[in-house]
Amino acid sequence: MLGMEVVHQPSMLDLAAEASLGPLAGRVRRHPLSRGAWVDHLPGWVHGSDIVLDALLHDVDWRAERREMYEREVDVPRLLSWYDAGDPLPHPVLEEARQRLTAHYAAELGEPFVTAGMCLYRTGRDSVAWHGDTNGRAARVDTMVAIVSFGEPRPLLLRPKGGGQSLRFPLGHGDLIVMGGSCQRTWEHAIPKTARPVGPRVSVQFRPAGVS
Ligand SMILES: O=C(O)CCC(=O)C(=O)O
Ligand SMILES: [Fe+2]
Repeated sequence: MLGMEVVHQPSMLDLAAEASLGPLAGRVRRHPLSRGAWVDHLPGWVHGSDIVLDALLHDVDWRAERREMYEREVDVPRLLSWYDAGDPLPHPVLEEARQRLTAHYAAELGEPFVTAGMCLYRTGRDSVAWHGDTNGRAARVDTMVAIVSFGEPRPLLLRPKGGGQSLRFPLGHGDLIVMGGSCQRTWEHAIPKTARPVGPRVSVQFRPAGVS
């Protein structure tokens, strides 16, 4: 037992300074949607997510200008940053998240998650209008977009293109959502504005190469 005493026990401070990922297998819950679309959801995947939020708020080169991401023009009041293949991500847990997502979805996706798009919703006035991520191959083939959220939860709404009942997933504080199957072509998603006083939320979207 004496030996045990020299083993380093992490202090509360050490624990608080680290972010980590929980398991995916057996934890992610799949919601089948219509027309071959689905959504996987895992609240609280990232532990210590506020540490990551801090790094994202301070270290990301946030840009106000608009990226042409969608097949039609949408009003995008939020800040953006884009990490291409090979660009180092602003926190190591994000590199690990991308690897873990690639491994978990390998059989179904057949290719790695590569790029990381980042969005900063500064207040409830920031939002993204209804759209599908249909740039590149996503306009024609099934793909996946995995989103990890940090900070204040904001609801991600999903609705079938052409109308129908919408689904609502509040996303923040380390939550994971993966949109898969035909979701980008047959469904739309949005982050609506809110009059509630909300703090910042950052979303990190991992996508395969050639999808945005
Ligand atoms: O912030 C989110 O969770 C959604 C972002 C999004 O849909 C996009 O950037 O394409
Ligand atoms: Fe999107």
